[in-house]
Amino acid sequence: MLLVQENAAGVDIDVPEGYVMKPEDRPTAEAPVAPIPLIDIGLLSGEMSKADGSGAEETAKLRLALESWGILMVTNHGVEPCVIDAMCSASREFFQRPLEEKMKYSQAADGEKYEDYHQGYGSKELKLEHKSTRDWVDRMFLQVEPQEHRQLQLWPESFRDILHEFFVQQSSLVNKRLLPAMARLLGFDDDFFGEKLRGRALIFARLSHYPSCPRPDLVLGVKSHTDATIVTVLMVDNNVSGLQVQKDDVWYDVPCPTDPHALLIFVGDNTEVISNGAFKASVHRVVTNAQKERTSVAMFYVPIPEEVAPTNDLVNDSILDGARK
Ligand SMILES: O=C(O)CCC(=O)C(=O)O
Ligand SMILES: [Fe+2]
Repeated sequence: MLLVQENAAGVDIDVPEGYVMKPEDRPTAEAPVAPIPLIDIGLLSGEMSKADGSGAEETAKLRLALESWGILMVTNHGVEPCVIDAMCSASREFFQRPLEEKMKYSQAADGEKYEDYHQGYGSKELKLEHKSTRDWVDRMFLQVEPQEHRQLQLWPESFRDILHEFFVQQSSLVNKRLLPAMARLLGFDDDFFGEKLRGRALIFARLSHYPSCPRPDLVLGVKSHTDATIVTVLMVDNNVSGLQVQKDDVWYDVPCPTDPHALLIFVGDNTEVISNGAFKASVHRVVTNAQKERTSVAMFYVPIPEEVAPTNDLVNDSILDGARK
């Protein structure tokens, strides 16, 4: 029906119908640039934070990011630049392989799924999506934690070691720097969020490859969503933008980081619930690009459902009064 309408309007559609978004969900040609704060996260932890007051400045930026945009960019995060570069190259190399090579790691080939998550190469893991418009993206989805649930036969040897190292360094950023700083902002002990991720928490990696798309005006790389996580850490392509965040019903472009080794952090749904709405989950999507392909690597920190509940201690907290009215 849509194709007929579009053809009647004299517009050529050269992408399959299943990818064409409803008119109200299509991206606009121009979007304002989101003022995503760049936070030196090293200044938020330990003795460095007190030396010259810059820790207070970074803390204020973190508070603003968590309470309004749900997204921040961090530097001085402890993940080595060579590890980021290697992860990025390994991811690009994988998606450039011929289809039959990639299919060796496919979700369908393995058939097995763990706790309803489809691991491997493909696009099945977005469970709610089956009947909706398709995303213009190829993905590799792998469970990283708990380690005994890794399906290593689905981890290409070319990036097995580097994905592990990337995860180890990144989880130190999350557990030692980010989550303690978030907890302190709410007046809790450093361990408040971290303890929700211990034990049976699930951590997943999603490598995404967005091929260039002839119709960025009609098609999205990933539709609007929030992540069902405490936080998501995202390594984005530093040559091609595409990520957008929504605030007050307006979509904003997230610029490529000026520091190529900066990492993006999303606040996930679980944090919004646990913080009683004090911290906002980021609503985001990815637009496509007619000329360039794009790669990203996301790491999702997912607690077990029992850990996700509004925190009683926050119910009378003044920070929340505005949110409840
Ligand atoms: O590729 C990106 O920049 C974002 C991907 C994303 O939002 C996701 O995988 O949940
Ligand atoms: Fe996401």
